[in-house]
Amino acid sequence: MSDTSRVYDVVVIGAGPTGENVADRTSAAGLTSVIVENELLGGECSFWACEPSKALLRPVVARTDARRVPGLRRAVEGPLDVPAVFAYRDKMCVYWTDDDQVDWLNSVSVDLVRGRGRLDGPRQVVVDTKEGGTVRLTARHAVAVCTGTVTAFPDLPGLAEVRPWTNREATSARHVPDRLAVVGGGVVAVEMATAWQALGSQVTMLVRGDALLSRMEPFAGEMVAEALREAGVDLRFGTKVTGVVREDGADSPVRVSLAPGEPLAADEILFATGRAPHTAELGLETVGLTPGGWLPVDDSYRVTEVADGWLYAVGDVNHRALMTHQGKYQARIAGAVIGARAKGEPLDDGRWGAHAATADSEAVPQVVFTDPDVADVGLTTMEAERTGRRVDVVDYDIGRVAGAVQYAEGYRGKARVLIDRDRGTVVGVTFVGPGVQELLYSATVLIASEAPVERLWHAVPAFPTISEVWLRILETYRDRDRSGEAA
Ligand SMILES: Cc1cc2nc3c(=O)[nH]c(=O)nc-3n(C[C@H](O)[C@H](O)[C@H](O)COP(=O)(O)OP(=O)(O)OC[C@H]3O[C@@H](n4cnc5c(N)ncnc54)[C@H](O)[C@@H]3O)c2cc1C
Ligand SMILES: NC(=O)c1ccc[n+]([C@@H]2O[C@H](COP(=O)([O-])OP(=O)(O)OC[C@H]3O[C@@H](n4cnc5c(N)ncnc54)[C@H](O)[C@@H]3O)[C@@H](O)[C@H]2O)c1
Repeated sequence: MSDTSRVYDVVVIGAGPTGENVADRTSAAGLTSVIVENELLGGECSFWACEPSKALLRPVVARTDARRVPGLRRAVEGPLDVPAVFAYRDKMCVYWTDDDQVDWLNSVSVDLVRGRGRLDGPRQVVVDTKEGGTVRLTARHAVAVCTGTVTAFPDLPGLAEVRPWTNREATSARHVPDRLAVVGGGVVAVEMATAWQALGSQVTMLVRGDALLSRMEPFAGEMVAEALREAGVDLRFGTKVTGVVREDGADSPVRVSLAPGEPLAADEILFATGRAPHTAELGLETVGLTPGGWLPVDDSYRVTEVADGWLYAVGDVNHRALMTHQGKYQARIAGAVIGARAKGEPLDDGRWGAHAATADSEAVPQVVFTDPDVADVGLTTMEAERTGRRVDVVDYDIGRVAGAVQYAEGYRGKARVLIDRDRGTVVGVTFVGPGVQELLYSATVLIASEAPVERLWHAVPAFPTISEVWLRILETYRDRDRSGEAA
């Protein structure tokens, strides 16, 4: 293919959930948009992260739930049908094809160039295409970098030779290793440990700190740890991996050296040790930035260190909130901002305005799809303390709610709500327990709407649902001086 040059209003690099939405929103704003994708439209989320991981977890959690329902327990006694679980996972990943996404892109009038994009000076993107040619794209208004992340590995000699699992293998594998070591104690680690232990692996979690899910309320990690142990996971805290090797050739087990601790033998080892920005070969040096770094942005998603305001970084790559729904939220705002700026329209960029990334700092919801679920949004008690926010902390044992008693025998769960003492609004919520994930949106709406807590007395939860926990929280808050339950 010969070199070609094209000019668009907006060039988007990376067609994960974020890039797709930036392209859609800028196109909806009447701008011409092109998107560059090196692998599959849909990105990490659709093929090696959210979708396959949740497809692997759904049968696991449904079975655990069913085992807590009298009359159903015996019906789900046996092991999972692993080939059927994998088949369901494959279907949820559309067999790693993106034809539907291409159709959608066409329907929203966005052009596609397949290949690896890189910046080549201000407003210029060069794509090394799959066919071996190059295409030069010039942006009249904006370039949006939406290239996401890759696994961040610790610095261990010989790591590549053991062929460690990343999120990609953990979500797309077609065999169940007898012994799986999982390094890390964050969201990927707990979700994948839950899935693979239930699929038949003996999972050992190697956690360098003393807690799981350490950015969340401590009781979340404690309850997930208890459940993982009950499921048979060997959970080791305060353990550092100091070496990995397949001593007897490529197909032999991995010997994992630990400090402290005896070496561990495993058939596969998953590194769930966080993410690194996918920016190493992006030509950042051609616009004065450091290759391989995160891209810090202002609240309209413009890269702060680049002059003239033409470069945007949206989604995981700006390191604000590494989740699909937040990437899409950011994309909606960035798309509207780029559209408004292109037309010379004023920005509505006050707090909670259409062009201001307010939720990034106030209301980021997250569900961890383990058993029990963890669902949180807004501040934790640690963050409130760190930022000096004066809050009342209201805790409630969800197992005492009538809906939870109906939901499962021996239901274990906990809710924590943080109420701003000065403004009387909810600023942080954490729920842990089976089936709490669908409660999270109510909490998110409360924080984003800044509704006064007193108004909640008129938002009546249906009986007998788990959402009655809101009523119990209100009662506990009202009676806090009498009962001493709220601090
Ligand atoms: C195991 C796992 C499970 C997860 N589960 C959830 C979940 O349940 N819910 C949730 O909200 N989040 C989840 N996440 C996080 C979620 O996957 C990310 O937040 C999301 O994928 C970020 O979207 P993005 O579009 O910013 O980046 P990505 O999805 O990473 O997409 C980036 C795209 O850019 C392309 N690209 C990169 N560089 C170039 C280049 N130079 N040229 C052309 N194309 C390029 C890539 O090929 C890719 O398609 C999970 C993550 C992992 C690892
Ligand atoms: N359900 C969801 O919303 C969901 C699911 C999976 C992932 N994600 C997102 O994807 C991102 C990546 O998840 P993650 O779990 O990889 O990252 P993370 O940052 O949540 O957790 C990383 C873990 O690895 C540990 N770690 C880091 N370096 C280490 C080292 N050198 N040795 C040993 N341990 C080390 C950390 O202490 C931490 O426990 C997160 O931001 C997460 O929110 C979201």
